[in-house]
Amino acid sequence: MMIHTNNYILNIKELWDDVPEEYLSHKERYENAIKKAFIVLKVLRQLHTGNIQITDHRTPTNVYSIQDGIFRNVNPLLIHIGLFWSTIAAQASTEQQAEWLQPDSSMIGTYVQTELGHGSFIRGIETTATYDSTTDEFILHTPRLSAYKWWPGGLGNTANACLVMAQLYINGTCHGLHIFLAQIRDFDTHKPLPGIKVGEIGPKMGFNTADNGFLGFDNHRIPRTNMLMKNVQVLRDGTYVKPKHDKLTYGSMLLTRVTLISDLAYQLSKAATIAVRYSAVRRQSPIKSNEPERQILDFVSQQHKLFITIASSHVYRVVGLWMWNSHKRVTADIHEGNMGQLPELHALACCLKAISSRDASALVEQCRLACGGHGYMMASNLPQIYAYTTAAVTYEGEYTVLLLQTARYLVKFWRLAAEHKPLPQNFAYFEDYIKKNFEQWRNSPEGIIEGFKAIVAGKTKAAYDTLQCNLRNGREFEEAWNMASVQLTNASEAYARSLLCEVFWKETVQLSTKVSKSLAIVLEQLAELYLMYWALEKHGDLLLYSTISRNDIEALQSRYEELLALIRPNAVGLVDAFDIRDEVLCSTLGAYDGRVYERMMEEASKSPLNEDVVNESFHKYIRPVTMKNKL
Ligand SMILES: CC/C=C\C/C=C\C/C=C\C/C=C\C/C=C\C/C=C\CCC(=O)SCCNC(=O)CCNC(=O)[C@H](O)C(C)(C)COP(=O)(O)OP(=O)(O)OC[C@H]1O[C@@H](n2cnc3c(N)ncnc32)[C@H](O)[C@@H]1OP(=O)(O)O
Ligand SMILES: Cc1cc2nc3c(=O)[nH]c(=O)nc-3n(C[C@H](O)[C@H](O)[C@H](O)COP(=O)(O)OP(=O)(O)OC[C@H]3O[C@@H](n4cnc5c(N)ncnc54)[C@H](O)[C@@H]3O)c2cc1C
Repeated sequence: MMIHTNNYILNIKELWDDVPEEYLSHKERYENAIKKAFIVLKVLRQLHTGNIQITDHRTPTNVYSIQDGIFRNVNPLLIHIGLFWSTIAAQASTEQQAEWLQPDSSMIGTYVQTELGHGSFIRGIETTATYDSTTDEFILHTPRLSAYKWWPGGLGNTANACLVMAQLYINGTCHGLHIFLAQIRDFDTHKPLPGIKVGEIGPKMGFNTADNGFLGFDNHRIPRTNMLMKNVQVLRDGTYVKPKHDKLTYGSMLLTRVTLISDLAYQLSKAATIAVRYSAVRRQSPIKSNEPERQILDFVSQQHKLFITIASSHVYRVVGLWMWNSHKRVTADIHEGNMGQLPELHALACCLKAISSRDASALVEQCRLACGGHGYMMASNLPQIYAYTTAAVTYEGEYTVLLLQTARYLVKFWRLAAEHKPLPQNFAYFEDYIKKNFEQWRNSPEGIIEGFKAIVAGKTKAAYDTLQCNLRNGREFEEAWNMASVQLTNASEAYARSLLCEVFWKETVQLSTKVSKSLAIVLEQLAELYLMYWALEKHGDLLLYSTISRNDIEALQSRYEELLALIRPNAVGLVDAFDIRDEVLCSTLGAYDGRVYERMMEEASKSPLNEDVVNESFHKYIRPVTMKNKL
């Protein structure tokens, strides 16, 4: 059958709620979401097997984005689709993949890494997988409460299988973390298998349609061939065959960090669409007292809040794609046995995942604030987008922890520069900074990019000097590192910002040559706005580390305000161009037709508190108190 995925999915009635999801209980929310998740999964499987074929060109991205509207929250199978399958595809041997990656597989899986006691420091994971050569099995075991797995999405009620990160023991020797496939529930009855204690962890700030879970193993046995063996092997006699790089096991985290950047771009485009459209509809107070009330989008301070969100969505879309292509290239190299580019990719993925999630959550919140009181309504969808986005600051590598990973990379290059050793081209500016080869400040995108590089160099130098000073004062390296960690994270943050500015500007200039002149102008305005915004935000750092002057900063401010005015006439067009359907946006404030107040009233009428003219609590609790003296 040929289908247009949008229309096909939008027409499946069971996927769309009559009762808004916020009025459901914790249990009902899950049950409602799981019903929908399996309808979506069936469609994805049909697409995969070719039983249905698509006529539009953007699937599965289409399916992925429509699901935001279907769940108004998160698909409980997100980890099954996004991490379970992809980890098998990347880390299982060819034979394992042939066995496990069947489109009609009975396995519903999840990715089980974090424990009650350890999330960030994964070397501290306590779950063990001990090889028993007499039976050719691994014994999975949870030695204590802190070793209970805690958090994995879909684990609580849905998954019947999982990929478990555990410490591998062979003949008493620990070989570190490895990934194992374990069945945890019966495929037919769905009851936990003997030796498995599994359940759901309870309500969260968001992600409440996903049954995040806990899991403990009591000497649970799995075949030896259930260890993911593409990069590393345990042979029948217990021989351990080492991987070519000891962090290949962390590959799924690397891939998800890269993927997340684009997902966050999409979340930003939703928030921007809602807030900009609402700001075009909403009128509040005149600008001049003798004039009619103005669209709030005409207030320059409102433009300052919103246009950076539009621009940031483009930045993360462009940089997400750039990272995706780098990941593809590096993965191909790894297949050929060349690990050389892995450290750089890891360093970039860490800081960009950290900053994209932090920026996205701050900007979504800014959009909510920009919608005044109405932005606080769940029906605006901004609170849900915020709850979803802010979780990304923590999961898949906590913000500070990831910035400190990138800092290791920066410090290595600074050490080379300080010791006057050869540097790769992309760090040549470290040497310039040391030699005080400062460029004359230019108030242009290129000038700002150079300025941001000077900030990276200056902050890395400051962190490095502190580190050295701590070492000279007799501290051990790890302690000295901890003492310098505020400065180290500052250097990483600056590095991420300089990358974002440089990649976005260069890609925009290139793209501009391929599109119409009028479109090129708007794209360049957005890119310039992004650079100016951050130059002004970081003007203190620029004053410290570059040759910028007070006059230059004033000129930047004027140009920034000019850009706001230039973008204003295109603002609604720019968010319309994100092309997000009303059914996906799920917002009373952001719908295409602009019927904001009508939709708000329609949504309010769905409140169960409006079902009875007089709620029964009046008779039970209110009247006895308020009428007491009059009876
Ligand atoms: C219908 C639907 C359709 C489609 C859906 C499809 C796709 C979905 C799309 C988008 C995804 C959207 C959303 C995301 C989905 C779900 C998200 C929800 C939940 C998230 C799940 C999780 O959170 S899983 C758990 C994640 N946990 C972490 O991230 C833990 C963080 N900690 C660590 O990574 C590590 O502990 C560490 C890196 C901080 C430290 O590790 P370790 O102690 O072992 O390191 P050392 O100190 O010994 O050594 C550091 C050296 O190792 C190098 N290194 C570290 N990591 C890597 C790596 N990954 N790769 C390469 N190298 C690495 C590091 O550079 C150091 O090297 P040196 O040379 O400096 O020594
Ligand atoms: C919505 C959601 C979904 C999730 N889904 C999954 C999943 O599917 N599978 C899974 O395995 N896990 C999942 N997780 C767990 C997630 O990956 C971890 O919570 C995350 O990696 C952070 O680890 P943590 O909770 O141990 O935080 P902690 O490391 O305890 O962080 C607490 C604080 O300590 C600081 N800190 C910790 N270590 C250091 C350090 N070395 N230096 C400086 N500061 C430090 C942090 O910066 C932070 O401020 C999920 C989490 C959430 C919120």
